[in-house]
Amino acid sequence: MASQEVYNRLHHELEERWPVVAITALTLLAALVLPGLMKTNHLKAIPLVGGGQFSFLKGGWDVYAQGYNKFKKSTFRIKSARKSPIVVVSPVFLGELKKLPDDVLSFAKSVDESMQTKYTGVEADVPAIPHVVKTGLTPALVRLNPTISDEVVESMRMELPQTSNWEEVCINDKLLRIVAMASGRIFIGPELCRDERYLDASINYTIDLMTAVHLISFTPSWLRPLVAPILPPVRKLHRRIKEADAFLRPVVAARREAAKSPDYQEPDDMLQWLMNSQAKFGAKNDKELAKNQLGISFAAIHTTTLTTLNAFYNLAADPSLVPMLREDVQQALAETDGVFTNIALQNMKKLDSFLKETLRVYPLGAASFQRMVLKDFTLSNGQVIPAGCIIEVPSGIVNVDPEVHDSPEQFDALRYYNMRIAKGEQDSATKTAEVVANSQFVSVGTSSLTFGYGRHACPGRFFAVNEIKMIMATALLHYDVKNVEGQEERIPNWKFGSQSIPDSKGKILMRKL
Ligand code: HEM
Repeated sequence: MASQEVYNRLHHELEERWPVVAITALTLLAALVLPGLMKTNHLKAIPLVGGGQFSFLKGGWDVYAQGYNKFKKSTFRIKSARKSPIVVVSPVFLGELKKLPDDVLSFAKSVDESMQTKYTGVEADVPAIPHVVKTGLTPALVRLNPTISDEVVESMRMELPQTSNWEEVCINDKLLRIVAMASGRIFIGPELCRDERYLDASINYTIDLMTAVHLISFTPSWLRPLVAPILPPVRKLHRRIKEADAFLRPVVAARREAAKSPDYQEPDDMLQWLMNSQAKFGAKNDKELAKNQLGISFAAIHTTTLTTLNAFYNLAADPSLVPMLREDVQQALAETDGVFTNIALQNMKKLDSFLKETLRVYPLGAASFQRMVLKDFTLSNGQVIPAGCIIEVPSGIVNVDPEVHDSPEQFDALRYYNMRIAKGEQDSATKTAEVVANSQFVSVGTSSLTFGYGRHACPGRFFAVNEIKMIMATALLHYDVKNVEGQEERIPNWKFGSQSIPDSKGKILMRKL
């Protein structure tokens, strides 16, 4: 009886108030469904270029080229292995994009997604790392350059041929160790930089991490939470962290013990700066130091090695460049009594140009400035970019755009050197002026995006550029290089997805002078 009464009452109320009920229901529906529909519409308004993720894997660079050639001043969508929709944005918008705060465009969230952080359990965005690179490493370079170059010279002596006969060298394997040792001298200190446990970790952690990321990317999303923790490469990553912790702890303990002495002098390296910043970044324990060291190796060792490898392949393919670059290095060092000071490195202008041209023609990736959109925003052309997608700039294709670079198909070792010399004569209103302003290896700009752009542009590039110059300068001073017999062309790079990787098994000939 009571329930009948309630029913009658409800019925009556609904009859009386149906307009209010209907409006409320419609408003709720609109609030739930409309944003999704609008997001889809905003995305649909952006033209899609290329096919699905598998065709992207084979021909990613062509997809970027196709999109850029059609929509150079606007936006287009592509499909890659990424989970989120990708909107490729013209570099003409970089000026406005770089002003957007991190809670609109997030570098960290983009890295988390591309590195499958959720499933590897390895944090990809660790604020202590860029902080220490910016506040510790870069300002210290002026005083640390001679220390880095000592380690470069010594590691090259240990790794490269020591006779005047031509010898075949798998230069990738050698460079990995040279870069790991020279970087390690500053990252982890003199105690460990030549220790095989550190060298193994700093070189192979990146390979293990990327293997885990690729495996997870090709596992269906619904299976990932179940499968990822038991995947052998994921388990290996956690073993690597434990191993690094084990070889690092005694060094950290010894430093803390030594610091009790009144005349103790703190080591001038990244390990020490990280130890000093533990409290600031709320480190729970010393294991964080091991994670940070592996994180820095991930950012630094392979990126630096691959760039240097590209430079060696260019030299070997065109040994006529060697005498000109050698003279550039000799002249710069003559003014500093042979010491790799900041001034000497800056004066190696032809070498600087050759290296920048190497990155222009052989960038490591087709895209740069990858950011996750956390809040909708509108570009100055009126295009709404909805939250939830990834934006990126087609940097690799900008590098070969004839409207940006003269004769972009040519490898011109002195392209940027000549620009720097002619700098005064440029008309500041032209596009070329922007390229000229960014004509140093280390500089970033809208036509020079290999180190990224904006507030998250690579903070390690000042260190990387110095180190690469030291390695190339030392090679030019002490070695002749050329292609092996029968290798007429430059050793080609492998392109897959958005990446371009120099052949890790390529061999060149080297002889000691
Ligand atoms: C030739 C070598 C290198 C290349 C090509 C390179 C390239 C890049 C790129 C493209 C980014 C992303 C920038 C953006 O999206 O705007 C980046 C970020 C970063 N790089 Fe490098 N990098 C190199 C060497 C290094 C080295 C040697 C270090 C450390 C000493 C380093 C530390 C970092 C860090 C910490 C970030 C993240 C920045 C942030 O979180 O704001 N990189 N790098």
